[in-house]
Amino acid sequence: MAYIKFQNVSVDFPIYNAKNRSFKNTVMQAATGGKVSFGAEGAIIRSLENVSFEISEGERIGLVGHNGAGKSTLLRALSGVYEPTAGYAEITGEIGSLVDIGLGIDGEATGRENIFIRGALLGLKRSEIEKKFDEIVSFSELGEFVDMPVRTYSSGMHLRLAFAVATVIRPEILLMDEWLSVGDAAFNEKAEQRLNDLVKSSRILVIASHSRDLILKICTRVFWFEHGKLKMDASPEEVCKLYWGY
Ligand SMILES: Nc1ncnc2c1ncn2[C@@H]1O[C@H](COP(=O)(O)OP(=O)(O)OP(=O)(O)O)[C@@H](O)[C@H]1O
Repeated sequence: MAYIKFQNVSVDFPIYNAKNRSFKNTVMQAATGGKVSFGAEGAIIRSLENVSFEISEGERIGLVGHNGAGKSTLLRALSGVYEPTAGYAEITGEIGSLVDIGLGIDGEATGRENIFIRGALLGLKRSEIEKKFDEIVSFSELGEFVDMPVRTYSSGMHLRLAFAVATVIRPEILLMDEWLSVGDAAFNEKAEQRLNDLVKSSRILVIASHSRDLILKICTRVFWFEHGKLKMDASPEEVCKLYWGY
């Protein structure tokens, strides 16, 4: 049974070499971003502040909010990349993240080597990667390039490889930062199908997006973040009406 509970979760980033705040930054911060406070040691950016919610099996959660509102921080806190500085987080179910899918791809290594490296980072056993290897290569359409260093790939090929590896997982809880769009029209159609399957097979989806259409199409509930706080937790229709104004 997949389940997530956050109780008064805050995430802070101490910035040791920031000593003062310029007027321009103060104004910028009022428009976007988390809260910045200054002490003797430097600055502390509070990216999430006192965030509480529960997510149950079957829910598709959309995260909306301006740049710097805390959406990515929440996704990273869910995936375990960031630990809460305060509060309590309970996550039941296997997590799979499509956030930062290009991270960990080594330009000097070949496509083949990268499939094993990335697969391991996703938590797959070597035998599991071996089983999926041919499918990943054929899906990413790398052909003979699979044995060339990734630095020789075009940016599209690079993305196709990252996408093909990242989407072999079938997690119970799926985390996404926007709907991935990864190549030319033909590849995108294939990728779209694969993402739809992945979303369908997940028990909980959490997706950050700036697209009203996407939120209305796939989400059952939406969290609106502002300056690191959960400002609204309601149906997609209710949040869209207030956030986008229609
Ligand atoms: N590693 C970090 N170190 C310091 N500050 C950070 C770090 N990650 C995020 N922040 C700060 O936390 C706040 C929230 O950032 P976050 O990336 O979560 O926003 P977001 O809602 O995902 O924005 P966007 O729509 O631009 O992706 C911002 O003020 C950002 O500057």
